[in-house]
Amino acid sequence: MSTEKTPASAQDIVFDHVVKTYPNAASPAVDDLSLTVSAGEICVLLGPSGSGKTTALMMVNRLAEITGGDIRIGGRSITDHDPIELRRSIGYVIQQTGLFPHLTIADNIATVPKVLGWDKRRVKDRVAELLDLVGLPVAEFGRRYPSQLSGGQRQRVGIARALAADPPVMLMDEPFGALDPITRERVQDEFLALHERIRKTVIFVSHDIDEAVKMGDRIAIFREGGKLAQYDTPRTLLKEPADEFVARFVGADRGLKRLTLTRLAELDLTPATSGDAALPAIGADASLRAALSLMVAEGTDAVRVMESGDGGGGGEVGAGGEGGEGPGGAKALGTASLDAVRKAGAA
Ligand SMILES: Nc1ncnc2c1ncn2[C@@H]1O[C@H](COP(=O)(O)OP(=O)(O)OP(=O)(O)O)[C@@H](O)[C@H]1O
Repeated sequence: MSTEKTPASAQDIVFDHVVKTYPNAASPAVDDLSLTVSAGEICVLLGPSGSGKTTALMMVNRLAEITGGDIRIGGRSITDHDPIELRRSIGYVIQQTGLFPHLTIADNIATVPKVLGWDKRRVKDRVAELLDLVGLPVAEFGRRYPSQLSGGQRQRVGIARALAADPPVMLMDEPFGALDPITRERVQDEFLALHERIRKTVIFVSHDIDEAVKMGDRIAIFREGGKLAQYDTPRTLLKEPADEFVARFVGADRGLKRLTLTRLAELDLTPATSGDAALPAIGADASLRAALSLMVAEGTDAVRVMESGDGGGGGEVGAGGEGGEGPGGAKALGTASLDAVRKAGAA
């Protein structure tokens, strides 16, 4: 996810021995948190309820004030900023989108640029650009009110609004938590595609390990008492959980979860032969987990891997087709056996 070059606008975020103790609390909500989120990466904060994820997030834009240590964005301490100005310079997306119900979609997105004193033309252009970016054309959606949108569309407006002033950093607190599972997957995919283009530094709170593995370049797992249990890439976290707590938190099926991180295209495939035509076919963009599911569903010990089309999600593409040609003229790249999938997953 972070192989492309980072745009100048993204900035890293450093938590440096950060502590937050709420007034009258017996113990800290966040206890000695140190981690660095590199510019342009998505960091997911994951952990049980009450472990301090939201508090850690809200300290970045000073909705919660730190009581110890420091947070630096692009090398500059957040305490050097006026809190209101800081908040305007950071995108913030929450589960209940927080859109103003009495304002149109266009006016909702325009709020911060207007406060920043942008001229009318610039605000209008930016609103159109952002709505386009999140797939809601301004001509159709700009003049609607939030109540006239679906939950998924409102969430996309929330993201567009957070991006309005082109902030280097975005904070997202369970942004997709209120969506049904199908809409949620779609909005996650859309956000990842958007992130590929805009490359902001993102901190994202979730309580869902699958979402964290899918969205995160790195995952910070919190334990009770606001302590950081592990901070690693999804791959390392699933392969080498630091302790029993992390292992339990990521789940007994972490081996399976790891299979979601590798695509068939990354395997050394066995060259296709005409005898493979009966094997179930799947796009090269699909994950090893999807390939395994297909083998189990079809009762085979291999799949035929097809060239994935443009932007194709790489899902199951069906069996059949002559020789190297699959349905719709897709080319067979080779086959992947159960053994190859298992070995790659264990690597
Ligand atoms: N404004 C507040 N005043 C006092 N205590 C608070 C406040 N906000 C949170 N806390 C306490 O701080 C601790 C961490 O809360 P926080 O909301 O950061 O956890 P979380 O990991 O985001 O939880 P969840 O997954 O349930 O949202 C909890 O014990 C909570 O009760």
